[in-house]
Amino acid sequence: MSDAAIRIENLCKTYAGGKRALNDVSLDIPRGQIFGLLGPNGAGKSTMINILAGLVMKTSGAVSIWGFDIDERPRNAKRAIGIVPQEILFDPFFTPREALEIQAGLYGIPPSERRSDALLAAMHLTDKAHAYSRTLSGGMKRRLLVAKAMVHSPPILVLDEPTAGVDIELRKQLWSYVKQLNAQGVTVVLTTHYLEEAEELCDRIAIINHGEVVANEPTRTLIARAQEKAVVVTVDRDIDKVPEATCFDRIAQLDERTIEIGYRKDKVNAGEVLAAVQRDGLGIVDVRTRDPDLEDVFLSLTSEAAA
Ligand SMILES: Nc1ncnc2c1ncn2[C@@H]1O[C@H](COP(=O)(O)OP(=O)(O)OP(=O)(O)O)[C@@H](O)[C@H]1O
Repeated sequence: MSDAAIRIENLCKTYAGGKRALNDVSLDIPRGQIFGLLGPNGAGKSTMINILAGLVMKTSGAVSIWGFDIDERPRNAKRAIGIVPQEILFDPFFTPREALEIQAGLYGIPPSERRSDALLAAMHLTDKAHAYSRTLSGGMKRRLLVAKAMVHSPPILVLDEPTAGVDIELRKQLWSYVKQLNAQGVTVVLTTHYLEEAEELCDRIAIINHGEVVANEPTRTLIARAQEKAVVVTVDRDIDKVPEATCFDRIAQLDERTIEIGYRKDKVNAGEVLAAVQRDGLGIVDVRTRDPDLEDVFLSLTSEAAA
């Protein structure tokens, strides 16, 4: 039996119409961690989650959840995972408590073993237990979705963009619940666009871009890469030899008189970088700085992979 919570091997998905959303993805999500799946819009995150949830058919490759292959043991695989979807979808006429009871029924959990009240309490929804779902606020609905995903006590909880459009207060509550579940041994997987969000929570992060995994490493290592800052410098003459200096992380010539220099903002400052350019005999005409973002991390990762 695989010791990964989720093992993905050579996973490919091409949608009808020809869009290749996942391209030979292999990824182990370790048990017991909070694992972040990051990437820009359209990277393939939801496709991956939907394959795990059994909502999208993969084109090829293998996936096992808690050691159960999704093709050979689909029921066991499904029982091992709880998924909080991106879209909020409910039957508006059920109360939160009824929604949880129905969900428990779908999993065949006998009434004596159901945990509806405990889940409502954990999600701060006890006083809404008997309200119609349609009367809940957006934040309450999202918490109810988390409770629904945990009804069958799965060892893995997956949250697809849990904080999209969610206010700060709710975000904090949600994170504290996620941390609590993780401390109790639940493996958590979350997708997000936001590096900072993943930084706060995740032990490990995989970055997916254009259907491929471009990084998969402990959060600390990845964040260090985002320490790169860039200056775009225009100089007073055509550059025949690109300057070199130990304080540059990378340098690229953009046109005859413009260069972009990446440097580690935790190690050097812009002044040192510019002084190094001037030492090479180039006069500085203009300077623009850029703050690092996820794209810079992608860039530095892909250029490293190519090196
Ligand atoms: N049902 C579908 N049919 C055809 N193409 C699809 C379908 N679902 C997704 N795609 C395409 O597959 C690619 C990956 O989409 P996916 O939703 O998995 O990305 P994502 O990383 O989850 O993005 P987002 O953060 O916006 O949800 C995109 O180009 C998308 O347009």
